[in-house]
Amino acid sequence: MGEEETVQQNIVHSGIQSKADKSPVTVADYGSQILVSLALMMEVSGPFSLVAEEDSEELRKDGAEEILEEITDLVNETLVDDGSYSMSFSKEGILSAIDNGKSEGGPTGQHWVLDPIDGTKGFVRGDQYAIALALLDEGKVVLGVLACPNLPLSSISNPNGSSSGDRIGALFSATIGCGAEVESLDGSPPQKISVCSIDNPVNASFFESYESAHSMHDLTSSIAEKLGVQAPPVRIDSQAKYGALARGDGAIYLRFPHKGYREKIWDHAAGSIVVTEAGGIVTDAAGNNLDFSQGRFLDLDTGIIATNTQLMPSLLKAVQDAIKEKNHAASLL
Ligand SMILES: Nc1ncnc2c1ncn2[C@@H]1O[C@H](COP(=O)(O)O)[C@@H](O)[C@H]1OP(=O)(O)O
Ligand SMILES: [Mg+2]
Ligand SMILES: [Mg+2]
Ligand SMILES: [Mg+2]
Repeated sequence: MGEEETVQQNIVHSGIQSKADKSPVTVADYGSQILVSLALMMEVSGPFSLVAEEDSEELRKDGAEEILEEITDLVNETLVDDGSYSMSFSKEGILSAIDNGKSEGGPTGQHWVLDPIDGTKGFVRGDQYAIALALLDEGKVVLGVLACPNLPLSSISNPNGSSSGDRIGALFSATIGCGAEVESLDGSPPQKISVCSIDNPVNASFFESYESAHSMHDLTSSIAEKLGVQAPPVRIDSQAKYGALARGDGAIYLRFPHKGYREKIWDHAAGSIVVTEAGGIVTDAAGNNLDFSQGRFLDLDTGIIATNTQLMPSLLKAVQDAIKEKNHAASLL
C-alpha cells in the first residue's frame, strides 16, 4: 500500500486543520508537498521555482506543534521506507522544506506548479483526490502529471467505488505536442488516451465537483438540461475529473464556483494539459483559453468547461444561455 493511502486511512482529527479561507489541510497535504518538491529539486538543475498550494505560515503559529511533529514523522518515515534519499528532517527543516522554491509564477521562465493533495475534502472522506504537478514555460503549461490513487485504472463505472476486478490507481501524464497517457501507479506500460468522440449530447455524461460549495450544482443541471444530457451528473472530487474526461469516461467537465471565488493555477494546470493533449478543449465560460501566465490565480470569466471539439460549440451556447437565465432570475429578486 502507498504511504498516501495509509495516511488516508489513518487520518485522525488532529491531522486535519482549517486554513484562513476555512478549507481543510492535512498532514498529507504538507507531507506530499515536501516529498514532491524534494524529488523535483534532486532532478532539476538550475534555479528551482515552485508555485504550490501550501506554505509554512500556519505551522509556525502557536498551537501547531502537534501537527508539525506529525508531518515531520510522516515525511521521515516515508523517506526511510522509500530508501531513495538518505536524509531526515528536523521540525525546522520541515518548515523550510515546505517553502522550497516558493514563487509566484508569471509569464517568463520556468515554474513548477503543484497541488500536493487536490480535493482534500475527498481525501478526508476516503474518496477521490489527486496529486497534480505541471510545468509552466514562458507562461504556458508544457507538462502535466496527475496521480489519482483511488481512481480505477481502466474506467469509472461507479465513480466512488471500483468495478469488479479493476485495478485502482491511475497516473495521467501529458507533454505539449506529444499526447496524453495513463499508466498504473506501480509502473505498467503507459497507454495513449483520448477524449470520447460523442457528438450528440443526449449520449453524453458530465463530471462536476462532489462538493456543492465548490461548484453550483443548480447551474450545471440547467446547462445539462439545455444540452439535452440525459445521464445524472458524475460527482467526483479533484482533478481526477480531468483525467477521467481525458480517457473518455465521460464527455463534459463543468465547474462553476460561487461568486467571489478565485481559481488557482495549481487546480487546473496539470488537468487541463492532460485533457488538451488527449484531444479535448478547456476554456472559461466565455470560451477563452485558460491563461496560466498571471501568477497564482487564473483571471477568468467565471466557470471552467471542457469537452471534445464536436460538443464544444453547443456546450458553450448552453453555458451562456444558462448563465443569462440565472442572472435574469437574480435581477428579478
Ligand atoms: N470554496 C471553494 N470553492 C471552489 N473550490 C474550492 C473551494 N475551496 C477549495 N476549493 C478547491 O477546489 C478544488 C476541489 O474541487 P473539486 O470540488 O472539484 O474537488 C480543490 O482544489 C480545492 O482545494 P484543495 O486542493 O485544497 O482540495
Ligand atoms: Mg487546499
Ligand atoms: Mg486543489
Ligand atoms: Mg490541495
